[in-house]
Amino acid sequence: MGKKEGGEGEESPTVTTTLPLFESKTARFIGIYRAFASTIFVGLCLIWVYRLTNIPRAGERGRWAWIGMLMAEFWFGLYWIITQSVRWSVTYRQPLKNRLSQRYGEKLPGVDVFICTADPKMEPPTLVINTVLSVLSCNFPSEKLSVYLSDDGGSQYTFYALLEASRFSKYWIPFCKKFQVEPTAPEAYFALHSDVHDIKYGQEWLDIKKLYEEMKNRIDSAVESGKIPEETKNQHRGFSEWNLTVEKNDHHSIVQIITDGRDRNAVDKDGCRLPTIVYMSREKRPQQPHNFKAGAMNALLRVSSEISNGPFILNLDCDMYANDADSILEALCFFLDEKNGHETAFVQHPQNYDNLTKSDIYGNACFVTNAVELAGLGGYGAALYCGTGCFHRRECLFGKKYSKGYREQWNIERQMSTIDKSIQELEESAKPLINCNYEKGTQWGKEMGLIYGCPVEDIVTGLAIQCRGWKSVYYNPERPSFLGVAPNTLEIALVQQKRWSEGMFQTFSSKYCPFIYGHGKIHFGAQMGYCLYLLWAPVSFPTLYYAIVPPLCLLHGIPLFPKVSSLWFLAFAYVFVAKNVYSIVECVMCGGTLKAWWNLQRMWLFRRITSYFFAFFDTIKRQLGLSETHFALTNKVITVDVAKRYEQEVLEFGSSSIMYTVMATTALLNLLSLVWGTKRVVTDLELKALDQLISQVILCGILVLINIPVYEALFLRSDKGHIPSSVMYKSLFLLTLACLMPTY
Ligand SMILES: O=c1ccn([C@@H]2O[C@H](COP(=O)(O)OP(=O)(O)O[C@H]3O[C@H](CO)[C@@H](O)[C@H](O)[C@H]3O)[C@@H](O)[C@H]2O)c(=O)[nH]1
Ligand SMILES: [Mn+2]
Repeated sequence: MGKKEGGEGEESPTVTTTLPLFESKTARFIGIYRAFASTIFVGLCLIWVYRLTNIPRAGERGRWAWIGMLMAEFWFGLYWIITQSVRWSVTYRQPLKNRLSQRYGEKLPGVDVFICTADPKMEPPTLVINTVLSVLSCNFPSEKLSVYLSDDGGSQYTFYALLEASRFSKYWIPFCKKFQVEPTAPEAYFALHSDVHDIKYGQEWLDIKKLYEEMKNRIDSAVESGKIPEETKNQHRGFSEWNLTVEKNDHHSIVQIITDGRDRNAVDKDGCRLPTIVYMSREKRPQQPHNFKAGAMNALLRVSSEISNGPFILNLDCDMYANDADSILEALCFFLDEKNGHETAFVQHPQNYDNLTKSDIYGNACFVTNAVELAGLGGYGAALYCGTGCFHRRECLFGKKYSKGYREQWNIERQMSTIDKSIQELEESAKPLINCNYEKGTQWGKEMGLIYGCPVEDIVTGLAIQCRGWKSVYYNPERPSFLGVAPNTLEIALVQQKRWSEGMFQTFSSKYCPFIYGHGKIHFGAQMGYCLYLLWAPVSFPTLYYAIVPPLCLLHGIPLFPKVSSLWFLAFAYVFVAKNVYSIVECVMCGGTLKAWWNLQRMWLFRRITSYFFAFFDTIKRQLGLSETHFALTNKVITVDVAKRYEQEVLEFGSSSIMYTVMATTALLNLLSLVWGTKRVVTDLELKALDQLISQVILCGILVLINIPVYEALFLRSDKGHIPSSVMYKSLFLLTLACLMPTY
């Protein structure tokens, strides 16, 4: 169960008070990297010069295609420059948790954990309670820990599951602590340690496994049958909330304190105190916007202030369990460090997943993003807030500005006003805080709490906090602290990417644009770093252009690149080869494989020509007031059939999404051009075509290679995940149109 070493030696307690609680290291080789990047930059400039000086004259064929290439390459180049800043400041942080325990011992501050769920079908209650149980059993004093579940589904099955989980926690927490179990999420733990013979504490293991399976069965059958056992219903008054009609989008506020941490009688099977567990579902009315996760988080902020008011907050999505029992202690090191801790607003962990396939078919692993890019932003003290796996200082979420000399007196005791209230009184005083009209006329969603109106509420909110003077820390431990569920079909993956890129481009084109909003407030490198993500949507254009126009021109015999025999060709070749070789090396050094890199390139192509492209237009539409912000929830359950193909790394299409039409059309166009272009090059006796067109043939060839799974899904596969024939006909039609189009 590999406990990590704290990494520090023995120290006497008198010395420790001045020693830092975390270390920072900058990455090696930054100097070499800069030199290398400069050569690419020179190559880029040469490409631009070539494009500008060789534009075909008016009336010549291919003039407009050429100008398009110029713009595409200009865009690519600019975007490449933007991706540089993060690579110049990569910084790794290492908390020293043993020092923390020595120094703070019993005096640790309270931590409130916020878990959000939104739909009992897409996010099954057993998944949700696994996340709850994983944090309940972290290495942290129970009386200081409170877990809040916000249920935007307003589902009594989720409530029931939480109730069951609270009962099971009386056994699970002592089991985890006694045997130092990791991960502390039961499902993941039993999946990882599935053979009783490997376990030293066999009997205890069998007993707890049985308890878990029984609980899971009770929950699953309640969900399936739509009936919660009468007996349970009568035991807990909380179920009466569902006596009135509760629809997902139409119900009153519900707050139920399931376990009250103040209660000295609330103990586990060994007599140890239990953490507080609260279920809440904010009021929803059909006509009232509820602001998705941001709204849920703000409701959680207010309810928790009323109940436990922990000075630090951990925010998790319902599918992301704690994989390291020490994660809370580690995060606190960054906040409680005497020298720098007071300026830290939040500590973000990368999003890691436990359902990735070997070669990461949908490009979810984000090796380079996690190890380089986010660490680079962290180096500027501007780590992104990525929604889940993030620890916050409560005050910062409430909109507090940083001021020099600020030192927080975190209230070690609960708020005095709430300490004597009974459970019922607390619940009643919390409920009005999450009514629909509570936020009317207040700063919530603007200056307070998470910011509304953007599908990536996390990124904007993080930026706003940094612009109020705070710093943020990015922490990427070797053993992931949290593990979530990654999209496991192509459609789910592309829909998620669409929401993200849309939200991010919306941020870029709003008053929160980092270059304007962050000007003078955050490092220029950090502003650029933000734009690496915020500009995803517009990068779709040069990519689509590159995937469509060179093959079309090849079909018509129009050259778009310098002749191989010309010196200019070297600039193109160098930039292309150097960039890709570097990208491979970077990916492999960050833990990926060659195949994973290749799969990621395919996903980048798919994302850019579909998700980002559509996101761009939807952002414009929204800007013009023609549509409203929406949030397409990521589905976390798939059928057995689909799961099997995911395991085998077969791309799952299986619907007639318009995105597939775009993908299939470009794939077919490149195939056609490749065949045509090759024929031309081979049959040309003077080798003129070879000299002039080979670059385009190679480009088509690469695109065809990357698209092989698309051709398979179009023509060869018969399983349910193939591309439906309707998509094929549409694509063939579009392809014919494209080929008939005159070229200029
Ligand atoms: O109306 C809503 C919609 C969503 N959620 C919750 O928000 C979380 C994220 O939703 P999910 O569908 O899993 O989206 P992802 O794309 O996986 O989430 C990432 O991206 C989101 C922004 O787009 C962030 O909010 C998330 O924290 C981040 O993990 C989940 O726990 C949901 O239950 C709500 O509570 N209420
Ligand atoms: Mn998610």
